[in-house]
Amino acid sequence: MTAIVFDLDGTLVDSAPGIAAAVNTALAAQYCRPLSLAQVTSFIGNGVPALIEQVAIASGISMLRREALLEGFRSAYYADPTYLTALFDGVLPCLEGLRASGFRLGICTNKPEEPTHQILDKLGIAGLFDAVVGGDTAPTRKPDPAPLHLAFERMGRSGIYVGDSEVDAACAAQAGIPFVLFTEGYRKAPVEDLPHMAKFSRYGDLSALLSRAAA
Ligand SMILES: O=C(O)COP(=O)(O)O
Repeated sequence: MTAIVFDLDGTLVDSAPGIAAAVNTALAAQYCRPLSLAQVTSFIGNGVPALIEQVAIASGISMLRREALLEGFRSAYYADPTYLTALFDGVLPCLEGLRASGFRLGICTNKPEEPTHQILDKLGIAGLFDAVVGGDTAPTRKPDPAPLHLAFERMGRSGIYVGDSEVDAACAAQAGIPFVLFTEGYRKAPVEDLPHMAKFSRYGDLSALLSRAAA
């Protein structure tokens, strides 16, 4: 148990405001009304194609215009994926502390690799991770267990997955990997509905929790 793999959106970074801004830019180009932050947040977690499909359904956009909506989102979001995006409180010292205690760290997100790397770079945490698996790295996405297995394989170690959502909990359960739930992210269901070995709401508590779990 010497590796900790983290989800990204809703776990390490609060990215929903930036994703919602790019969604609404893409919607405006299709002459559609903006969606609320809460609505867009509820669509995050299954990757970009699923996000755009749900936005299109909510906005009454036909199948024919979905490709244009997807392109509009990509050009707005990839221009600066750190716009309105920040680390949750206490993430940086927590990650540095885990590295200093000897843990290897990785990322397994459904966000595509390119914006994932841009976010890790610009928020100053890229150097802390030994493996980064995005939504387009493996042939399948979470909740399929393959991307999570790949992240641990790349580090050559076993360990724990830390995430915030139904998708993350289901992925860890299918992979047979212990799951720790961050309760302040983008989860829709009550905490009790997500299988987890432990939960936390403040990054200041995570290091002690993981050290106990790994012992
Ligand atoms: O749905 C996405 O694009 C990313 O979501 P995740 O970082 O929570 O996996």
